[in-house]
Amino acid sequence: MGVVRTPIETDPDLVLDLTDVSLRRDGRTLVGPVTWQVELDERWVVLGPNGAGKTSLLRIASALEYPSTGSAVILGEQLGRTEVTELRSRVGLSSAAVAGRIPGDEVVKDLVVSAGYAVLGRWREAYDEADFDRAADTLEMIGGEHLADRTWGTLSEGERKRVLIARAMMTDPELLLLDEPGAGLDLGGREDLVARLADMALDPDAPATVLVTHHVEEIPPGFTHAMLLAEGGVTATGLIDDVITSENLSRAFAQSIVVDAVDGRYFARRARRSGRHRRP
Ligand SMILES: Nc1ncnc2c1ncn2[C@@H]1O[C@H](COP(=O)(O)OP(=O)(O)OP(=O)(O)O)[C@@H](O)[C@H]1O
Repeated sequence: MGVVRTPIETDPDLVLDLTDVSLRRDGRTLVGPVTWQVELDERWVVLGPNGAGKTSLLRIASALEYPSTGSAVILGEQLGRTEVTELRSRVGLSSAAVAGRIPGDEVVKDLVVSAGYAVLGRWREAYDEADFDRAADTLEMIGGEHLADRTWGTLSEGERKRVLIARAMMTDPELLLLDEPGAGLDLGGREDLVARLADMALDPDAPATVLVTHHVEEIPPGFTHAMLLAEGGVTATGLIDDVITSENLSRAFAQSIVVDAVDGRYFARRARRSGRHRRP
């Protein structure tokens, strides 16, 4: 006898609806409890120190992990009561874990096109021309059109980051999750990425986006909301200007941080201790 599933009532504007979710391993809480709602037109940044639980939270949001406690509704589907393979194909994810599984000899355009079938390193017999057109478009959107015929193993860190984002966008996802897309980029690469993500943030057709980063300098203008995590818990969440403040960052990073906001960007540094350089 089949399982009778009662459809859950969800707000159609909510792409993520997490209530008291946590992820536990070996008796340890990696993240949570977190209550978090992301709407269709929102662009979120999740920021926090190493080990704060950012990636763990994204693993739940991308339906790669079931929460140990609480309820996770992703794109209207409740984790634990839905077919996750289909759900995962509706979420675009770019992360170091995805990058680590890509064979060095994989050709970029094949890598991007195969995202439509949620496989890595596996070649379907025939992709449509439309699939390759879409792959070319997503590469172009992120400034990687010239990389289409290169192999993964020959790409620089910045080029890889672009290809991963194009791959995540290939399926026209309803939710885009970018886990540290700026890690390892030089200043020019970071600024280029920030500019492209800013364009995407302002595009009303772009999916709801969550960007995980360690650095406020990587927050693209146009991002609307932010969540700060520390030691697995949420220390601040809400509209970006209310969250990315000296006070909140000082609390999350457990040291005195000063944040400046300039032209829609944020810049952070440690506060100078008064009197530190005075002669005795
Ligand atoms: N599979 C696992 N088993 C046990 N502990 C884990 C596992 N995955 C992550 N952790 C631990 O959970 C905590 C949160 O890890 P997570 O990767 O989510 O943090 P993060 O904020 O993304 O960190 P970083 O900024 O360093 O990438 C860390 O202390 C980490 O060591």
